[in-house]
Amino acid sequence: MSLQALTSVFNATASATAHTASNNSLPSATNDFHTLISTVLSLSALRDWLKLFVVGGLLEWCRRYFSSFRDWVMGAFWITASFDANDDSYQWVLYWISRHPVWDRARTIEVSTRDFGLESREDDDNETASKISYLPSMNNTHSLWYRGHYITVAREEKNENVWTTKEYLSLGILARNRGVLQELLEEAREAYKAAVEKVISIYAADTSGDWTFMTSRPKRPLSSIILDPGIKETLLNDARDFLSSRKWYTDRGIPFRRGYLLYGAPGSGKTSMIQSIAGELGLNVYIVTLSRVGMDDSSLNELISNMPRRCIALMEDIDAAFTTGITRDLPSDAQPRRDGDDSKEDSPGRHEDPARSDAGSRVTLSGLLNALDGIGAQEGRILFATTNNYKALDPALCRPGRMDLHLEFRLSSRHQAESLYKCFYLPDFGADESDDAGEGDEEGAGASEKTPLLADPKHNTVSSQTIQHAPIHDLSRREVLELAMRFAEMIPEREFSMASLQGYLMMYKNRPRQAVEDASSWVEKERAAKRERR
Ligand SMILES: Nc1ncnc2c1ncn2[C@@H]1O[C@H](COP(=O)(O)OP(=O)(O)OP(=O)(O)O)[C@@H](O)[C@H]1O
Repeated sequence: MSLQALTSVFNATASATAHTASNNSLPSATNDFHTLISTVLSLSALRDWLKLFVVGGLLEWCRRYFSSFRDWVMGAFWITASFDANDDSYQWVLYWISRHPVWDRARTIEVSTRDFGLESREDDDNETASKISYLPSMNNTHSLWYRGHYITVAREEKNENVWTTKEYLSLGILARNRGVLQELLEEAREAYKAAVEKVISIYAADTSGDWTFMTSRPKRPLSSIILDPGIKETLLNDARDFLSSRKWYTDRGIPFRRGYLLYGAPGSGKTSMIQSIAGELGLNVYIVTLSRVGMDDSSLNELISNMPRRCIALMEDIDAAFTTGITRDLPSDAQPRRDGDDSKEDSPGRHEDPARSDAGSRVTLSGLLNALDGIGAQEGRILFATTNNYKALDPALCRPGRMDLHLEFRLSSRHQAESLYKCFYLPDFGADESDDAGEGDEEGAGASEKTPLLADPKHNTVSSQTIQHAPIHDLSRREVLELAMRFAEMIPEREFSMASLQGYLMMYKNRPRQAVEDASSWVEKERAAKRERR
């Protein structure tokens, strides 16, 4: 049908051309042209094409209009926030998300035993059950509602370079006002803060040289650290005073930084003290491992300047890296490790960096000095350095401004041995111990007459600082105190570390009387072992 029509159009065109050529008559040509147009328009296929063209054009226009409308809506009503795994806010938000009820119903989730290091598990009977938390699974987009706003959550890993990948979290929020993001972040931070109240967070440098959350430890009560009278108080008061004196430092143009050098015998409580101070001051600990593989002056500098404003920077066994006689520009690994360092005793307070190795560090002493008080050094940080070999340290490292306060930790005194014994066998030891702090070295006989603080609700705040454990023996308080005195008499003054005394008492956890009876033979055995080692 249309073929026929087309043929007739061609015939008409041909005859019109022929006619024009032969007669050259204008009115007739116009007529033929009209005929041609009307014939073409009468073709149904062409009409369909025209319709298609118009409708298609309209659809494309709509598509483009809606796409720019969508972009406008996204710009005006959709907020996208992304969080870097190395940033604190990542921890807050992930913790907050893991607590969201949406995971009770979600079908694709990541089940994790990671607890963000938040819950102190001291009292957990069923530890395995409490460890499980639910997180948004990787490379999936999840959705949830928050205060009437629709939120999408996506976690993904991106390649940083050939070797390392980094985790990111992004939130998309359907909201006109950005205040909702602010509210969410505040809520997440508060939830996280409440959860970390019982713990301190430990950070270390990752392989790419960024600070990364490593683990957390329950706060250690200060009363559990038994030292010569005055040391704890001096340190805590000084650190507290420093943290509250920002303006004083600024007004006088003094860099707002403070350094503490804790030195002395291995196993005398240096690391434990730092852990405890961090808990008391509510600061996180950033471990600087000078001997970490790949560490050099510039990465150390960068690491130190990337610390947060208020934190504790911890450099353990600083003598192992820098000793007297080292030229200021020699790499630290040119020096052999000192003998005493092999005898380190394991401590729950010690946090070894997995990347630690003596082979790969290129940090020089001048690099360390610059990093500690150079332009980039972070304001408000407290540096704790520990060493077993005080005399070996370069004076430049120890000078005020870098290490402002030097505190010696000695081998155990009799007083410490007695307190440690009480710490093991008295259920309310901390209360006793805090009284000691006020009374100096004296252990008043009246102490044995005190009512245990745990029984008195008025003393709850104090007892929360004490070491609480159920009695594991049937001795009365007075008997324990007498045994503690006898135990102290058998321990020679300044001959054994607190760590070794702790190790000894651990063997008699449930046998306080036996611990006293066997103490002198243990002392003899230890002395013999020491002689042999020498
Ligand atoms: N003064 C102390 N009071 C209570 N416990 C102590 C004390 N000193 C050591 N300990 C115990 O001994 C162990 C080791 O202590 P810590 O690691 O703090 O010693 P350190 O001085 O840092 O040792 P190192 O010099 O080897 O690093 C810990 O388990 C700790 O509980």
